[in-house]
Amino acid sequence: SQFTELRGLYHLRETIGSGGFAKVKLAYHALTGEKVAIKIMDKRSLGEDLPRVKTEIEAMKDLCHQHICKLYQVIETETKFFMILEYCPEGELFDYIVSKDKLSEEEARVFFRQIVAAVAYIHSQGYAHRDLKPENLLLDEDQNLKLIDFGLCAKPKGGMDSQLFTCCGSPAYAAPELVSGREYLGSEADLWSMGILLYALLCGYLPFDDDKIPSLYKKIQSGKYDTPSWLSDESKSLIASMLQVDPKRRVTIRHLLAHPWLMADAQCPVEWHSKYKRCLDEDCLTELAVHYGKTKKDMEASVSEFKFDYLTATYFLLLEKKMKGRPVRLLNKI
Ligand SMILES: COc1cccc(Nc2ncc(-c3ccc(C(=O)NCC(=O)Nc4ccccc4)cc3)c(OCC3CCNCC3)n2)c1
Repeated sequence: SQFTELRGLYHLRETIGSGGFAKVKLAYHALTGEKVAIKIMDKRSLGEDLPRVKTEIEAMKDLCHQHICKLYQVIETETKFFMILEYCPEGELFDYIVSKDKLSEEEARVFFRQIVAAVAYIHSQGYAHRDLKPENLLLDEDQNLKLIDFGLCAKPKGGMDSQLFTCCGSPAYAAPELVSGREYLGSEADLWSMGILLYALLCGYLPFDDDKIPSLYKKIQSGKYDTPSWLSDESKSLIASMLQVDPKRRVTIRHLLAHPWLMADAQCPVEWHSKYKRCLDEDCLTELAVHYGKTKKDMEASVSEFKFDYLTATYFLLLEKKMKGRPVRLLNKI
């Protein structure tokens, strides 16, 4: 393959996406045979956005959650960054909604609870996403959502509550204070985008839409949108609490966690904490120790450094195999 840094470690396959200055390819992790997504960024074309990539990579190392695409390994060369990431086999939520026209309240509720959990988690870690939209929500093989930040809009720690100016993300999901160029808090802007998302899940189209940006901005700033008659009153009031033009009147993520609409179908409040344990998995450590001919103790010491090198990737992918009920086995060296 054209990248010597990946030879023997990953087998590259087709390109599954390309954004501004990132290209994403499907690949196989050689030792486990598991699929991964490799995001390749060219340092030259990143220009002044280079620091943001480093910030995003550091953010990803902190973010370990069942509804956030996992970072497995980072490879940095003179001219490139390679981010080895969790592959989501069912693609974008966007395509799923389009294929079903719109979702039932029950199905929308399952997805929206996962989105609330992911956003509550990143906010609790001091980050704001700022580009929440169906293209950045991917589906794994069990139809669970995984949040990604394809456009590199996640802000660094503390960036959430400092007054953020740089606006980014697609306008249709952007909050009024963001499109007005005013100071805004990332956490409040995320809540607005979640209102747009829930509306899109339930209705199959956007509350504010216009093919001319200036008139789209006017509609967003007006906060006036139609709700179809067949939407339940609970859904309408939940959406209205998020699509508040004044960010200080907007519902907070804490209130969402136990909102009646989210708790319907006799569900419990949204469980947003990470399900990943701090301690290392014994079966994975054993398989690694056997493969590398090291004692379990030495293996545990190496893995727990989490250097986001090939060993970190191999550990996480073995853990994935275990969580999916597949054998915790490494393929022999080819
Ligand atoms: C089967 O057909 C299909 C069809 C389509 C996709 C797939 N699968 C599939 N799996 C995995 C990916 C991926 C994962 C993570 C990142 C990333 O950038 N992480 C960084 C990150 O998440 N930061 C972050 C997250 C939260 C907070 C802060 C920072 C980038 C890409 C993918 O990409 C393809 C693109 C294509 C354009 N739209 C977006 C997805 N695609 C499969």
